[in-house]
Amino acid sequence: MRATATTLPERDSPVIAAKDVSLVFGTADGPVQALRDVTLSVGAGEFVSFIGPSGCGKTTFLRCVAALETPTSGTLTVNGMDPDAARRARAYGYVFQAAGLYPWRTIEGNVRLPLEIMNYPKAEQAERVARVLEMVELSGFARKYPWQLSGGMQQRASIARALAFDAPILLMDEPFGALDEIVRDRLNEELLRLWARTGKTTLFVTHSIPEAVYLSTRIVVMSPRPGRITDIIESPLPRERPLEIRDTPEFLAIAHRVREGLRAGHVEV
Ligand SMILES: Nc1ncnc2c1ncn2[C@@H]1O[C@H](COP(=O)(O)OP(=O)(O)OP(=O)(O)O)[C@@H](O)[C@H]1O
Repeated sequence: MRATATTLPERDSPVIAAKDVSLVFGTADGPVQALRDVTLSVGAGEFVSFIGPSGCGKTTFLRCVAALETPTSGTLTVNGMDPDAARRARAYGYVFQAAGLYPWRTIEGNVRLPLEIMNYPKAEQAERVARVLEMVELSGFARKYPWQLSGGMQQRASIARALAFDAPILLMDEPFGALDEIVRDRLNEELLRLWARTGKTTLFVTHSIPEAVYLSTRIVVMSPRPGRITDIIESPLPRERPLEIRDTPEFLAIAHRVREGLRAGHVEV
């Protein structure tokens, strides 16, 4: 059965609750409707991926959650607060497509940065940095500089930085988009383990159908002009997922439905 934006099951006390969120950018060429009537609730501990062609508003939606953009209309709450209050309450860590590490700081120094800004006591900073570097398997690289690490390792460091202050929500905007497929597979596996271990509510933007299906408890399919949700797919896959699950009929059936959703969105424009 096909769920639509309006027939979504309501989550009890959702962590993210968007209702009819629209956002229009004013540009020199006229208004651009980046989001239209996006309605979505995300429950605690879910892993929700957003997939769709370029320009369908995936990043814009994530930026609204992070209070980096303000919807033109509709309501959006994050942990029951408006996004700006949630940002001030440090409700989320954000991982971008580019690792964005400071080249003059060691890996340890980069991961510690948000803790310094938040004035954590020195001993706690050290303890947290050690813990998250261990989580992403970079303990042996704490004293290295970003340029001494591979692209995949840099991205793991940026995930560690987003985890350092233990926010309940993780926002990830195509974190593995620039990596080759083998590295990406490994990081996908690691991310799932990390998610299982931390229980963080995760919003994840991707262009990759296998990545979305492999990682998610729900997949939100979007289409552009205007950016909107065309399908929301609940994953029947178990939470424990070896990479080989990608060859199972269940996995392929979900991937097929995502592809159909993407195709349908294209036909309409
Ligand atoms: N600051 C801005 N000013 C004007 N238009 C914008 C701005 N940010 C985004 N847009 C437009 O809004 C639409 C949605 O952009 P967005 O970056 O959210 O899409 P996306 O799905 O994340 O794309 P991609 O996969 O390429 O990252 C696009 O048409 C984009 O050009």
